Amino acid sequence: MLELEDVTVRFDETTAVDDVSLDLEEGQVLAVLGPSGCGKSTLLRAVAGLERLDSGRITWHGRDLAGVPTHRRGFALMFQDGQLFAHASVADNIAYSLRLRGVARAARTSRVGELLELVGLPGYADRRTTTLSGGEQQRVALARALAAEPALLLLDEPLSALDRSLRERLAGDLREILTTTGTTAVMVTHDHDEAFTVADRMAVMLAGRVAQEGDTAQVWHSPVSREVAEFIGYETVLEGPAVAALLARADGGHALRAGTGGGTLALRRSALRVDAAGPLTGVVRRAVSVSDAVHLLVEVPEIGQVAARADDPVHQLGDEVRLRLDAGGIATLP
Ligand SMILES: Nc1ncnc2c1ncn2[C@@H]1O[C@H](COP(=O)(O)OP(=O)(O)OP(=O)(O)O)[C@@H](O)[C@H]1O
Repeated sequence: MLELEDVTVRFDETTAVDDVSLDLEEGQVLAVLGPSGCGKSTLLRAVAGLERLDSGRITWHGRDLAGVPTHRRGFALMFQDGQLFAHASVADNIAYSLRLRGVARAARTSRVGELLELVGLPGYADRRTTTLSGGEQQRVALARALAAEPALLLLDEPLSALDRSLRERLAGDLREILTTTGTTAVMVTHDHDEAFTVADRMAVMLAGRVAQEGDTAQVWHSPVSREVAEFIGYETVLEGPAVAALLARADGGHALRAGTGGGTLALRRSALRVDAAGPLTGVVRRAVSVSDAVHLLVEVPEIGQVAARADDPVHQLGDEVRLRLDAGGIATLP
């Protein structure tokens, strides 16, 4: 089990990682999610033994890792760009750690075959890595990292160099591969959807500190602060009279009334959908078409501007629209 206790890493005036405590059970995947510059890569590098701690400690199965060099930790690292050996074949890239460990050729070949199956690239063994697409390169990098059977796999933005649709697909595959192999992993990402798809647990990091940590679904549905909510995709936050106005207009026995207690509400865009029979009325202030929907900003009297979603692009600026509420996309902030 991995345990971080009050870990701090400073660079001169900057406290990149500020008193962070986290733990991870064997076989689990933890996503460290946060905006650029929040310290997540530094945290990962500290676990890998690539950054010195200013205070705190990191233990693995109870053993303090201070003084244990990177190559003796038994962890594997995979970065954004995969960093494959450009002029070697796919098989040689994947077999690299096996060769270092003195695994015999036949066993290496068979293991490479298994790993290529696992990452969805059967038959790619003899390809040069320079002839692969970005997504294929990331799959090979993952196979190479898994070949060493690392006690812990550390992934730093493994999918961020890829285009969106590929990223979504690979995130699903990554989840399946990590689960199938029972790999314990920490993945750093700035993409909340990716964190949700891949990880069992999620730690949201803001300005060097862990703002919230927990089960992925729990963090997703119950953010503890406005900052966390906004970072994980709740685009509208309503307080005070706006909440009262929303609840007053929502359908009579709406699930929302229970548990809200007039506090602060965070709403995902998916919580407010254009629906001719919806209870809220507002005016469209912005409309942006995306692949399968239209993202709207709607001004609702007494509530203010809210992010909403429409299924078709028929709405113009200034149009009046009605909105329906979906309680599944609404969280009550403490
Ligand atoms: N070697 C270093 N020397 C000085 N400052 C550093 C160093 N590495 C990181 N920092 C600073 O520490 C802070 C955290 O950096 P870090 O790379 O961990 O953030 P991050 O969350 O991974 O960001 P990104 O998503 O942009 O990679 C930043 O302010 C960065 O400028």
